[in-house]
Amino acid sequence: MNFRTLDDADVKSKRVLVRVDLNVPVANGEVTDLTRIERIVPTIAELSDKGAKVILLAHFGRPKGIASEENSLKQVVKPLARVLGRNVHFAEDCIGDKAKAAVDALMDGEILLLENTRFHKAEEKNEPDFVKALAANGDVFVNDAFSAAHRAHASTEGLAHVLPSFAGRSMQAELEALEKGLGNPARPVVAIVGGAKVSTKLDLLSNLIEKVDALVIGGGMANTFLAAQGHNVGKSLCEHDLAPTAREIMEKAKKTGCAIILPVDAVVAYRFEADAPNQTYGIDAIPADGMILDAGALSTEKIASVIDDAKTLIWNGPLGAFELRPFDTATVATAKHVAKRTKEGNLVSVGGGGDTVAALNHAGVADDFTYISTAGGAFLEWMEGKPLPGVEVLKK
Ligand SMILES: Nc1ncnc2c1ncn2[C@@H]1O[C@H](COP(=O)(O)OP(=O)(O)O)[C@@H](O)[C@H]1O
Ligand SMILES: O=C(OP(=O)(O)O)[C@H](O)COP(=O)(O)O
Repeated sequence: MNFRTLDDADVKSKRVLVRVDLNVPVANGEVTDLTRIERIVPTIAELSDKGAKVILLAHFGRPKGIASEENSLKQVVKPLARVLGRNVHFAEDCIGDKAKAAVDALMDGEILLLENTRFHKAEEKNEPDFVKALAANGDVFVNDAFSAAHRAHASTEGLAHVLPSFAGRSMQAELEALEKGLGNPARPVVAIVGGAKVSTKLDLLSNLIEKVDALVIGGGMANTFLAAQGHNVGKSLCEHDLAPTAREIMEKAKKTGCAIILPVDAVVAYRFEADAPNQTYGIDAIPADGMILDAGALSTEKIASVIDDAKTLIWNGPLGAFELRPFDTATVATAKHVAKRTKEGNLVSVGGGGDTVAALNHAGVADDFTYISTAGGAFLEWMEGKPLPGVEVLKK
């Protein structure tokens, strides 16, 4: 790999700012999937064992510059310490006096987590003064957040311009595994893209359809496409203003020969709650006051048959609101089908994304996939061949 790794870094007694992705799924104050935490253990342990002062930088949610309990990284300290098996200090800001005092108090080998970088608007704008304020607490920068590497933010990109910078072990492992599994994929290649981050992921589909033979669109993403086709999606999660982009993608797919597979039926409820009364409707008959919370059985069968024809499958974004039973049905059934085909040796399967990995673990089949990435959006952008700002800046 042509980027700098921890093998190249001198970290003893240095203040090492480590960008990690702690944007983990949380329900009722509990982290529901530890994968992202588990994946950063090797980097943190290695740095700590080498005598570095380990200072973790991360974002949580999309607070857009507004601090809140709900988006505080404080709730991640305990699970992080538990998984690491080491003590983790916490500072209530990532810059300024609070951060400095906590960093100054660190002994060699100790670990400190700084509060959510996105509590400052300047983080996402990658503002030079904010980069400087973060860099004031570090001698070395390590980026171990592949899943945030598609963002050119202060803590993912800016810092690498002002401090000696290196890829962490998780970043390194992700890039190596993706290259090995998907660098030259066996065709047909099928992508499943679902989930809720419609506006940030819709644009990348335009390039993705040039790389894959079929694109299954599910979850909240599908609703935007269905609306663009003129279907009524009731009160479902849907970005109606993105309908023109969705239509352009469908037009382009016809030209590039990429099949687009959309739901033909959907499970509709009236409350966003587990066990909410629900009914399956054809896609032409969604009630105006209903919410699509899962793909229906016919759609699930259709997706299974597309998977049966695939040699390679990539998946980001659940097919429904899988956190709420029974709206996990299509996601779980599809995950089990992918796992079965993979175990039979018929499929190379790569799933990624904070919630997607949680969903695959919920289905009990994550270990049966060829590879599980911590990344969703970053993984899809890597797949579309786009340079990732957080990776580019680490190159030799
Ligand atoms: N039809 C739907 N309506 C509302 N939310 C949905 C729907 N389908 C999927 N979701 C939600 O999408 C979220 C995951 O989306 P996203 O963040 O894009 O995935 P990832 O974190 O894997 O990249 C889940 O919390 C799930 O509840
Ligand atoms: O959870 C993440 O991405 P993912 O939902 O694509 O897996 C990353 O932490 C990036 O978060 P962002 O999409 O708010 O920049």
